[in-house]
Amino acid sequence: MFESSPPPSLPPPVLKDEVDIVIPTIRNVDFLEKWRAFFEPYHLIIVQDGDPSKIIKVPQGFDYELYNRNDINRILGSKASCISIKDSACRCFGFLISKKKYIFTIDDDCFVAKDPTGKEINALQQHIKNLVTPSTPYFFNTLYDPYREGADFVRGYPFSLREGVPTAVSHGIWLNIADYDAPTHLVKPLERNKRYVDAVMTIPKGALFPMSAMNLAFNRQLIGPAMYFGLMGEAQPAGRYSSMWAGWCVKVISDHLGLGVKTGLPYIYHSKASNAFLNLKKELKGIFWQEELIPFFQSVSLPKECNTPQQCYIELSKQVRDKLGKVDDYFIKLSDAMVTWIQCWEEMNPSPSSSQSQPLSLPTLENDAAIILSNGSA
Ligand SMILES: O=c1ccn([C@@H]2O[C@H](COP(=O)(O)OP(=O)(O)O[C@H]3O[C@@H](CO)[C@H](O)[C@H]3O)[C@@H](O)[C@H]2O)c(=O)[nH]1
Ligand SMILES: [Mn+2]
Repeated sequence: MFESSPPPSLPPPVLKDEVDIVIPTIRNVDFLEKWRAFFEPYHLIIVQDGDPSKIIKVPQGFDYELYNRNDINRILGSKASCISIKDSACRCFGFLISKKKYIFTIDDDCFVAKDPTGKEINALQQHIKNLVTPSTPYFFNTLYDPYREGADFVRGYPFSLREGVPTAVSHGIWLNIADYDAPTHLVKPLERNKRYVDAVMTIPKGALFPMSAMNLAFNRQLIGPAMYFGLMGEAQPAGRYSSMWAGWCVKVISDHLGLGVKTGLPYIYHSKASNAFLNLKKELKGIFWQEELIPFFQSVSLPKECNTPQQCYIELSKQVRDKLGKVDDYFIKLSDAMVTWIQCWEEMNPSPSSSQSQPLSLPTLENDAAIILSNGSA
């Protein structure tokens, strides 16, 4: 592990042995140079998509594992078919191979954003803070995140709900090029997001959201098994819907398990719009299917016997087969891939502490919160 003391201006890297940074790339990882101050103390898992013979040069000084398609096939054998080819969905292999408690995943064209004061945003540290502080899915706090410095629960907020629930997901957003779908990019090619909203919110129970994996973190022990990004890209009818699919599965399972999903800070600066015309072709089926997928996910009910993310995910795969198989045969294939993913998860994470565990209770997470606070980096 590369030992480096952070530059004097930076607080010590929080929970650096509890976090893996997962990067999917079909290009290069030169962007890491811009993140060095924030990422260098952490371990990286780089998932190389596309031609495995292409050499990915990683900037000096980073501690990393790099996996290409040959590695994925070698490690998973016949089950490697559940990991997409030629789509950012391949990133979920990094979630599978990690052994850490927290995951932060970021695209290779995302850079350090600045807040309105011009200060560089340490996105990873904000995600960790989001993950180690509770969520409030059952009752909306109009002053947004009550656990932030200078905020609290407002009058009328039930005291019985103020402890909150463990946070499973921290969904960050983007300055400059927002994660728009192809039709929106096509009609608004010059639009750039310059609006910085200083808020973190819990997405209420029962509400779905369009998850983007561009700037995303999650508690791997609480919800990792549900973070499967599906069958996208090469030889598949749809592409670029991997993170939305995963987000819908994650949200219904988090709601069922009493876990929270937050969105808002931190921002990253997204520099490159992918080709909107190519994206339109990849997204087309997804644009039509999602009109049927949303009612499906809104109607999902999971039995109370399902009390781990794995059990929830297997049950969800059955409902995908039964209810979405009528929409297209693709969903039968996807349902099978969901089961294969859980088999991979169980094989790669055999110890009960990481796979069959019950959702962590708040006190376990409070230890991490205490570490953050004691670092004075909250
Ligand atoms: O075939 C591929 C394509 C891309 N990647 C890597 O995935 C991320 C995102 O790629 P890109 O920046 O080109 O795509 P965006 O439209 O900006 O990002 C959104 O679409 C999703 C991509 O499907 C992504 O999750 C969203 O944020 C980069 O790191 C590429 O190198 C890949 O591995 N394989
Ligand atoms: Mn991009």
